[in-house]
Amino acid sequence: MAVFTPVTLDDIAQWATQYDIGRVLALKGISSGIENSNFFLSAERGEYVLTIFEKLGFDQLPFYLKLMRHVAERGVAAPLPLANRDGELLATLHGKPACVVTRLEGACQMAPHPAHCAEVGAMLARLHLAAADFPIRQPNLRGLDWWNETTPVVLPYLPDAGQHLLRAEMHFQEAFATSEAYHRLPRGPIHADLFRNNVMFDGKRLTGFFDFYFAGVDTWLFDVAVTVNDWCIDETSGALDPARVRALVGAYHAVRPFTDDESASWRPMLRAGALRFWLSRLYDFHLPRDAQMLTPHDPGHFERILRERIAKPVPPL
Ligand SMILES: Nc1ncnc2c1ncn2[C@@H]1O[C@H](COP(=O)(O)OP(=O)(O)O)[C@@H](O)[C@H]1O
Ligand SMILES: N[C@@H](CCOP(=O)(O)O)C(=O)O
Repeated sequence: MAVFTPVTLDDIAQWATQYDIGRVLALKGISSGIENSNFFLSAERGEYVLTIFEKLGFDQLPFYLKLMRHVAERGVAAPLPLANRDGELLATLHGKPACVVTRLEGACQMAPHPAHCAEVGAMLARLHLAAADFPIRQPNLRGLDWWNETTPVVLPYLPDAGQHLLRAEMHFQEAFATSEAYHRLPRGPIHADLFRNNVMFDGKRLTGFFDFYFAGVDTWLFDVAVTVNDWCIDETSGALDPARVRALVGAYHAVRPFTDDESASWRPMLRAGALRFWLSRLYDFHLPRDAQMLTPHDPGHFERILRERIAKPVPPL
């Protein structure tokens, strides 16, 4: 379903000579994924992933690809985008931007145990530290400004209880974002979408983070909150699983200790992480972009998570 731009081995044979990968031996479309056309590319010198970008353009992509390269070169497990013979990470294929990155081994772990969560927490802290000196500064494009733009667009689709929750949470988050503690939170480039389907494992070994296309500069704690809200929950209720939360944040803390301001901001930030994905899922559900090719994600999942984080205490950082 997710190969929007078909590519054949013949199309690619000549095109791929701009990379130092040897002759292309095989090309196979990847069916998962919802944004881009992805292919496994086997070549004489290794295994790669070819991505043709369907929405992001030549102006936006260098931030993401250079960030991936920056962190991969500093020991973070992430795909390494290849430079072509002109030193460019982006090329054109069938009129669209395209790149070749190294292929991560393994598969996504959709039923994680505390040991997987600990791997993710430690690597997330390493990502934050490695990205801290990345020179290009693009904000998180799905941050508070975007929430403010999107709220009035989705409100009419919600029943009264949902409208009330959304208005009240926006009010709460506006106040949180202007607090002194919030302004002291450490920040830098973050992944911002580190869900289970964006991390590869080979058994218990984390082999890489991928899909950096929501990355931007924001608080590090927001990244931790987004990650915990997906990795450390009971899928049905959205409730946090204390053992997995402790594993993830404990391993993060061992690499990059949390500050007092972060500890004080933890619960509001878990609410912020839930709100962000409730909003994007509401938007995609009620205002689908194309004659919808794919089943939209369930917004109710993040509404439940948000209600849980408001109602129940959370394990401390
Ligand atoms: N570097 C990589 N190494 C191995 N597999 C990858 C890599 N990048 C993407 N994939 C595979 O392609 C699938 C779709 O990638 P994803 O980035 O989620 O696509 P989309 O951006 O279209 O949502 C992933 O689920 C994964 O199986
Ligand atoms: N993780 C987001 C959707 C972003 O899509 P992705 O497949 O590119 O990570 C969600 O679950 O709402």
